[in-house]
Amino acid sequence: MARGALIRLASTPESVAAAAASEVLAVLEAAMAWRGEAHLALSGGRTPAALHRVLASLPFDGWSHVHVWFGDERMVAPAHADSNYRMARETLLSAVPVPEPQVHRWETELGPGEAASRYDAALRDLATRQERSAPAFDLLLLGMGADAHTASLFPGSPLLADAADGVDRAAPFATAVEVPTLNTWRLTVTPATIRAARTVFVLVVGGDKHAALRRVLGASPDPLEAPATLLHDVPGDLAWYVDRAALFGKPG
Ligand SMILES: O=C(O)[C@H](O)[C@@H](O)[C@H](O)[C@H](O)COP(=O)(O)O
Repeated sequence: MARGALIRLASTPESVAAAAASEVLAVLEAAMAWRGEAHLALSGGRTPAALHRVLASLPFDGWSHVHVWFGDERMVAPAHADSNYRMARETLLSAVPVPEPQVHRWETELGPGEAASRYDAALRDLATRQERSAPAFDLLLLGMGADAHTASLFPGSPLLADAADGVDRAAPFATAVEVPTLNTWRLTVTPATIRAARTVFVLVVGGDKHAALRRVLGASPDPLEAPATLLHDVPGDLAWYVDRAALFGKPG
């Protein structure tokens, strides 16, 4: 079980974003105080937009020391409406002064294989600079789907076998996965990278996530059919930021 696995409950998606935002900045401040820089990995989907907007509105003068990564990405152009990079650009990166070289986008225009190997190489460079065996995001933001997927680790993914038996094989840190249920390719960090994060915040809002959240926070979830279960094994600090609808199955 992760040290410090907390459930932070707020009434609505907006109050979840507000509660998480000040904690995100606190983690970034600490990382910069101790190491001179902070590595923040953003999540995709719809939920993070509210958090990003709050982050962009808060007084924080450390953005020039922040490196922004992406926990996963869809195989679309960066300007595509489904792009996680585009969502982050529109809701956060256009409003805060993160230097362009410090925004580490998946280069989807190169195709899944090349985009994944370049991201994996960038993560290996980070691990080398950090003198660690795996790249350590100071803060990894994640969401969870109604099927309990997280990042782009979907139920039945062969990548979860690593998480299931906890064996740290020489797995890549970033990879391309074909998602049969979506009939598409996704780019994602692997369980090894998730486990290497110093702090993980998982934002889960909405009644449609209730059944999955009950499974994942329940007695003996199976990471193969509920991938977000692997988050229980992160050695770093873990906090679930949830609204009442997700936790209790009814509106706030
Ligand atoms: O690229 C993605 O879609 C995300 O990384 C994915 O893991 C997301 O966090 C969940 O699907 C929840 O998405 P919502 O926030 O849209 O519910």
